[in-house]
Amino acid sequence: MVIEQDTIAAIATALGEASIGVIRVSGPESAAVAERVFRLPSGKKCRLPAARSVHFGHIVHPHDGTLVDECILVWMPGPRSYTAEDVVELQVHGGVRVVSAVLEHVLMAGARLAEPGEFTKRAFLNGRIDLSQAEAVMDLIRSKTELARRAALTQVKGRFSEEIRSLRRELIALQAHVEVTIDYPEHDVEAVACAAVIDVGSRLMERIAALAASARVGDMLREGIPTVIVGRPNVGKSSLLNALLRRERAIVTDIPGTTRDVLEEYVNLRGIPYRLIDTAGIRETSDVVEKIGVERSREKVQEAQLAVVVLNGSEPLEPTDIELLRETEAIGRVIVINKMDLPQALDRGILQQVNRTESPVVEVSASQAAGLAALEEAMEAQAVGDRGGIAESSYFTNARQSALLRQAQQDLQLAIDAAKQNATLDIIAVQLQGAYASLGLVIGEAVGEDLLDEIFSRFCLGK
Ligand SMILES: Nc1nc2c(c(=O)[nH]1)N(C=O)[C@@H](CNc1ccc(C(=O)N[C@@H](CCC(=O)O)C(=O)O)cc1)CN2
Ligand SMILES: Nc1nc2c(ncn2[C@@H]2O[C@H](COP(=O)(O)OP(=O)(O)OP(=O)(O)O)[C@@H](O)[C@H]2O)c(=O)[nH]1
Ligand SMILES: [Mg+2]
Repeated sequence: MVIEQDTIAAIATALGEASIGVIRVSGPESAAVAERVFRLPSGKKCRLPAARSVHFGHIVHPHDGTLVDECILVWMPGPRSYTAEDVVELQVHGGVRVVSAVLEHVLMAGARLAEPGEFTKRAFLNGRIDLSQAEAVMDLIRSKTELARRAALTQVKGRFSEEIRSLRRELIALQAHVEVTIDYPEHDVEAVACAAVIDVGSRLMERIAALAASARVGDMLREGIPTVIVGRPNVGKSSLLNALLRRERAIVTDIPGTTRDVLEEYVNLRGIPYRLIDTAGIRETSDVVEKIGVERSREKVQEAQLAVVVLNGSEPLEPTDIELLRETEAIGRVIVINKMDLPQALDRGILQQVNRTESPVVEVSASQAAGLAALEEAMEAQAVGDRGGIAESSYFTNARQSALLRQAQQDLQLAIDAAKQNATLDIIAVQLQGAYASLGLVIGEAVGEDLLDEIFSRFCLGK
């Protein structure tokens, strides 16, 4: 791979009215570019030292010296910089015009406009971070919730990469064992190698499977934890959706069977992303349209990670309620007793008996937006607990990474199966090599230029 040698520049901060804006320059000519556009308050040129430093001064036109703005210059010579190249940051007054003008002068002084993600791409190409860390930088910037931010940061810091590297080390050792044995004609030596593939391979399979499972977590962090709101008609599911969204999204009427189709909305509650799914009330019905809606509700329960089972506190429990409580036992759930503002008829003792999972029970009034804080707290406990699926230790994998993890799983499984059938060792070695290579691609080992361009083009300008 060719390491780029030109010097790039871009606006690193968001374009808009702001107190400060940052223009970042990276590459071998960074110091020269800076010296052409930067003057000390005395008007003298600034010779950048060998070590990192900060200087106050002015941005000037590189040819005629006209004043452009005041500036604080940060000098970070490589390899101790974000890109591992020589980096200069110009901190100037914020605002679209100032920042754009400074960038124009930097380009006049010899830098080239950076492509999206090019700084981070250089950090990767120069070996400061690996590909999964680079991808996580973008997830960090894009994170919309506290939970997503923390997960992305873990990935930036390289925890996921460490696990991949550790798996690769074990795979290569296993492969070496197999390959050494290929040259031995003795049958018992071959059998030992096969036993090792089965034994070590199975343990590695479990670890890869655990990583692959966290791919679901990545989706949940980006799109929200699929959370289905279910219950009989008219218990107040749509009212509860609206209350949690803090806006009138769903139609609410006193006619049972109002919601016919599934309605989904993203919401950030207490730093946790949810994809709230309002469903048609579940009941026996002869209405064709409603029947389809009820079927969809049940499907959504199957797909959900979390269920909010809504009961009407002003009515006794009905068989359908109990049925729903049974159907949602396998997933994280919160039981909501709605309409607490009305005289209560729901027997709490019976509810306790049918709540076999001892799921949290919260009393609310959706129409009066009462009790929501307790509901959100209970939802959080379920969402970030073991049952809900987003543990603190989860990784923030993306689709590219999880496809590669699946590929590695398949290759390793083939190797194990071959070993169980005492297949020839070269075949097993090839499959182990395949798994090793797939894991390598996750962290960017031997990835092609095209794929890199594809990945980094999705980044922000100036990142
Ligand atoms: N002004 C500014 N703030 C910023 C960044 C930046 O580039 N500029 N960052 C960019 O996104 C983030 C910080 N990330 C960074 C990561 C590594 C290095 C760096 O220079 N690493 C060297 C030296 C480490 C050391 O001094 O110990 C290295 O790892 O070798 C710099 C920034 C957030 N804040
Ligand atoms: N008193 C009272 N009424 C409520 C409360 N929540 C909802 N309602 C009323 O109950 C009726 C049904 O509310 P919806 O939110 O449409 O109920 P739903 O569960 O979505 O009903 P379907 O879509 O038909 O399954 C409406 O008249 C709401 O105003 C509440 O907390 N207290
Ligand atoms: Mg409804």
